[in-house]
Amino acid sequence: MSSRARLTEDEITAGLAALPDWTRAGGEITRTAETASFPTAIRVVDAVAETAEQLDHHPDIDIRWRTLRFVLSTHSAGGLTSLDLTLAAHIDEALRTVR
Ligand SMILES: C[C@H](O)[C@H](O)[C@H]1CNC2=NC(N)=NC(=O)C2=N1
Repeated sequence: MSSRARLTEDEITAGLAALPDWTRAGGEITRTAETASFPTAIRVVDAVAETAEQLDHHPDIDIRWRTLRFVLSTHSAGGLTSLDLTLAAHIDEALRTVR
C-alpha cells in the first residue's frame, strides 16, 4: 500500500489507538498541546518542520503564545493516510523531548 493511499476506517481506528492525544474529525486529526514557553513552542515547530520536509508531508500549525495546535490530513488523498499517523507520532516525540 502506498503511504499516500487513504486509510480504511479499521486502519484509522487501529492507528489512533497508539495516538491517544489526537482527535479525529472526519478526514483530519488534531492535537493541541501547551509547551513550557513561547521559545519552546517555536523549537517544537522547528523540529516538526524538519521532519515534515523529510517526509514531504506538512501539518497545519497554529501558534498561540505557548500553545500549539496541529492539524494533519493528506490533501492529495482527501483524507487520512499512513503519512498522517507517522507525522503525528513524530509530533508527539517532539512535544515529549524538545525543551
Ligand atoms: C509535491 C508534494 O509531494 C506534495 O505537494 C505534498 C507536500 N506536502 C503535503 N502535505 C500534506 N499534508 N498533504 C499533501 O497532500 C501534501 N502534498
